[in-house]
Amino acid sequence: MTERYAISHETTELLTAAAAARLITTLVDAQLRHGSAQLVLTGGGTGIGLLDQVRRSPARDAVNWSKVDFYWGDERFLDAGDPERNETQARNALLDHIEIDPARVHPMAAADGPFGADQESAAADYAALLPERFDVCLLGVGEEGHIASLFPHTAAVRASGELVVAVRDSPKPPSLRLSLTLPAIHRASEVWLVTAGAGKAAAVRDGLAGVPAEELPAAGARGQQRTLWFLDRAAAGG
Ligand SMILES: O=C1O[C@H](COP(=O)(O)O)[C@@H](O)[C@H](O)[C@H]1O
Repeated sequence: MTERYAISHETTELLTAAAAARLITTLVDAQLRHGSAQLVLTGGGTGIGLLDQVRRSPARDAVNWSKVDFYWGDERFLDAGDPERNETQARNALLDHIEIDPARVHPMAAADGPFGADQESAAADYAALLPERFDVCLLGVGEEGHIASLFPHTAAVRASGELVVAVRDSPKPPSLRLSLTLPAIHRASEVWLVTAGAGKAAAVRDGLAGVPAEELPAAGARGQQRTLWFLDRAAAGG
C-alpha cells in the first residue's frame, strides 16, 4: 500500500532541516537493509538547501556516504562545472564535503562531455545505468508544477517508453536539459517533493488534489511506498 502526505513547517529553514534529518535516517535504514542506498538528487533552491542542511547536520556521518549511489532527476545541459548545473550545485552544497565513492556518483552528461551536443545519446546512456529501484527520489516543484525537467503539456511529461529524455525547449532557462521521466521516478520507494514559498502554493494545492500529470507534472510523481510533500507555511497556502 502506498502512503501520501504533506508535512508543512513554519519556515523554509525548518522544512529543509527536517527533511535533511529524515533523509539521513532513511539512508541509514536503506543501508541496513540493502548494504547501500540509491538516492536521486534534485536541483532548485529548496532541494539544494536540503543538501546544505545535510552537510551541516551533526548526524551527517551516521550515513556511510561511500555506500550511497547518487543520481540526478534532471540536469541543465551545460558545460561541466557550470554554476547553473544541478551537479555543480549539489557538489558545492554536499558532495565535496563528504566521503563519497566517486564511482557511485552518476551525474548526467554535460554539453562538453562524451556525447557533445547529442542529447538523445546522453539520455540513452543515462537510462542504461539506472538501477531497478531508488530508495529516495528528491524533487523540487516549479511554480507551474514542473518536476525534474518535466514541464506541463510537453512530450517529456507524457513519455512512457523511456526512462530519460532530452528536453530542448524548457520554458525555464536554460532550454536544453536532460530529465528522468515519470516511469523512472516511479522506480523510487519514496518520492519526496520539497518546495517553499507562496509562489508554489497553487502548484502544491493542485498537485495534492491530483490533477492530471499532463497539466501539472508534480501530481504524477508517486513513490512505490510513500510520496511525501515537504512544504513551508507559504507553500502550504498559509
Ligand atoms: O530548473 C529546475 O527547477 C526545479 C525547481 O526549482 P526551484 O528553485 O523553484 O525549487 C528543480 O526541481 C529542477 O531540478 C531544476 O532543474
